[in-house]
Amino acid sequence: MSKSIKLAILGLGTVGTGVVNLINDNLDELKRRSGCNIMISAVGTRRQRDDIDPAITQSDDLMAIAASDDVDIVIEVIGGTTLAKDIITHAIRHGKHVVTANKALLAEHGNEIFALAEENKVHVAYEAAVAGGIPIIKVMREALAANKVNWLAGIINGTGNFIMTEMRDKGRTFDDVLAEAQALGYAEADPTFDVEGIDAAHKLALLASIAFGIPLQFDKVYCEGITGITLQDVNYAEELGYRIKHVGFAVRHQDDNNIASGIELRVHPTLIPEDKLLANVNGVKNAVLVDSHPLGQTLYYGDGAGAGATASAVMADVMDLVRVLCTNEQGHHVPHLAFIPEELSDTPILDAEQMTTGYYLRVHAYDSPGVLANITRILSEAGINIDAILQKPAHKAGQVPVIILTLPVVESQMNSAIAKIEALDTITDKVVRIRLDEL
Ligand SMILES: NC(=O)c1ccc[n+]([C@@H]2O[C@H](COP(=O)([O-])OP(=O)(O)OC[C@H]3O[C@@H](n4cnc5c(N)ncnc54)[C@H](O)[C@@H]3O)[C@@H](O)[C@H]2O)c1
Ligand SMILES: N[C@@H](CCO)C(=O)O
Ligand code: NA
Repeated sequence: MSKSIKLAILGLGTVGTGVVNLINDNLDELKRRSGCNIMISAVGTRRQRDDIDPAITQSDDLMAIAASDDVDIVIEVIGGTTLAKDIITHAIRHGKHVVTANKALLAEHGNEIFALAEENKVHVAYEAAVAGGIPIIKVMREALAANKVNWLAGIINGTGNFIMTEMRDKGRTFDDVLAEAQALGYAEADPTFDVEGIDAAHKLALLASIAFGIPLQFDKVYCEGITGITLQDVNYAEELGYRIKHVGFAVRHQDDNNIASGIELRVHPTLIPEDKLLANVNGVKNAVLVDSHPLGQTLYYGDGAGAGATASAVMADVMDLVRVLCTNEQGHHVPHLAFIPEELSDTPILDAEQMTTGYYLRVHAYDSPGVLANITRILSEAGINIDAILQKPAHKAGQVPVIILTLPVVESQMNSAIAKIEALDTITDKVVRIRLDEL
């Protein structure tokens, strides 16, 4: 292990605690993938926490941590646009790389913060700030780097989408679902940001900046939230074959010479045909649909808020930085895998017989009394749970197809049950099996 990279986590709320937990849970993965030793050297917290490793410094002096010699990367997850701004600029001036989930701060002051980072030759990374755990900033910066983005459309506020979904599917009230979103750690400190579209507008400004290569212009985003949407509108829209979703649109207009002539930036509720993928993004899920040239349309989908998803995005940025810091040290690029530890080098790939899936079975039997009972008895003796069963009318002389869906079962168990079913006198053909995954 070449080098130790020291992290400071400022703010131990939903996201900060999620990051601490992720590091505890996945430390081996982090080391193996980066080839570096990653450790938390300090946390910024208002009150001492006894669930934090005593080797980690705990302090309420966030400015001091941000400038500490014992810190390489500062993770800002306190939120807000005042103290967070002071801390981040202080950290940058002290040569620290910064990872932040703070879209409000970047949307409002990002131009200045990125310029300061440039001047001080440090990175400010913000994957967690847009669409939670979906790696959409990486996609824009890396995977789509060679494309010209024509437009993008995204469901980019988890709280709002969760509220709309629960209201529609379960008839719950707005206030009741919002309270649950807050309890689940999805909502902003001031949830007006979520329900009035401001949070989505922050994210759209960031997305448009990276997609089109333009400065951040949050103040120019047209912004409408979900508070005016009634269940009545949702139901009328559904009758007409539409779903109402809160969507952010960034659209590049171009003139005849393919020069950008203007950009639309807007977030608002919108009707989407029910068979479109975006119409089926529900709950706390986010999705961003990107139309780019020459790739065409691609869709990115996943959890848009919550501790685990956001911590994943924060640590993705940390891992990028760790790789850069370690690569500089070693003078070579990190290969496909930094190294393969001995205990993983001979991890067995499981035999198909040990794999677990659900099954669709089609069994052809003579239409005689007790045939179904025999089949279900064999499955039950093998410990296989039936999820659904369908007996179709006889399709050729005296033969009936029986369709059975099972819950997940180990393949070897299913193999022996099928052998027993096929050995029954009443079974006319081999059993057809197709695996079933709820995904
Ligand atoms: N929760 C999510 O799903 C999510 C997703 C993406 C981005 N974000 C962003 O991440 C940031 C944090 O969000 P959160 O949901 O974790 O908020 P949170 O309110 O749960 O956590 C913030 C924490 O910072 C602490 N804090 C604030 N000021 C402090 C100070 N001066 N000294 C010490 N501690 C201080 C608070 O006590 C709190 O524990 C925000 O910018 C938010 O927009 C949140
Ligand atoms: N409050 C935000 C958190 C993720 O940015 C949301 O609900 O989408
Ligand atoms: Na993200």
